[in-house]
Amino acid sequence: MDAAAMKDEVARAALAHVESGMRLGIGTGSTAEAFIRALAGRVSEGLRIVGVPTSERSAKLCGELGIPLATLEDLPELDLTIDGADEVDARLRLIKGGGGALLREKIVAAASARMLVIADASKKVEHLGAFPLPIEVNGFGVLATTLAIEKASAMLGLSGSIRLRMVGDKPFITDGGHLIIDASFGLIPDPEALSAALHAIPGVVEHGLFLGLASSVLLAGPEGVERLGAA
Ligand SMILES: O=C[C@H](O)[C@H](O)[C@H](O)COP(=O)(O)O
Repeated sequence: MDAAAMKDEVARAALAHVESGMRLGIGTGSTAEAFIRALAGRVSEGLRIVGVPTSERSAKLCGELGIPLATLEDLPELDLTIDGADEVDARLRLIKGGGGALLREKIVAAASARMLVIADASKKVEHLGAFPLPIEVNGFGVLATTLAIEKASAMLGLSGSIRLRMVGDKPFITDGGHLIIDASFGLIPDPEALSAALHAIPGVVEHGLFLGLASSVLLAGPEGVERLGAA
């Protein structure tokens, strides 16, 4: 089974967790998009949900496919968020933000009673950090913020390349108008300590470590869909 087929399979499996009447956080990325397409099929058959998208990109796709949408202002408390991930460990800790949507994704996940992560099995890791950690930063003083990230991570014994995310010759800009720094620390022995250290830096808006947010994870592999965490 190729990666696209695994994404479709896990997206279909996620539908079993969606109930009529739910206020649903809708994630971002290729796996979340497979879920949006599967969800649209159910909505056209009569499933009643309202979605709160985590990015302009997902909002556009939902709109094109006829999924009813609201904002987090309209619905500040959600029943379930379904979203992808770049890495997941056995304790359901995640790295997210490969697509640059981490800030809205984290706000929406935190506003949800449950977060269901969907991914292919290649995203399961023993230790987080092989995927560069996305860190969303304010554009003001980005060089000072980068240096502060370097110092804070060095205090934790972490080093590696810390780069501003670019699209061609221009910085990548998030939906919130911020920049992304991708930090290739390598394995992160203490994600909680790194999270706290990053949050202490004024220019850091948010980072892609999702700790204590995921309630369960569905992973699609050659043998079918495996579930980590509670039902
Ligand atoms: O910013 C993007 C998100 O965190 C995505 O959910 C994450 O990058 C996984 O994306 P994909 O399903 O395309 O691998």
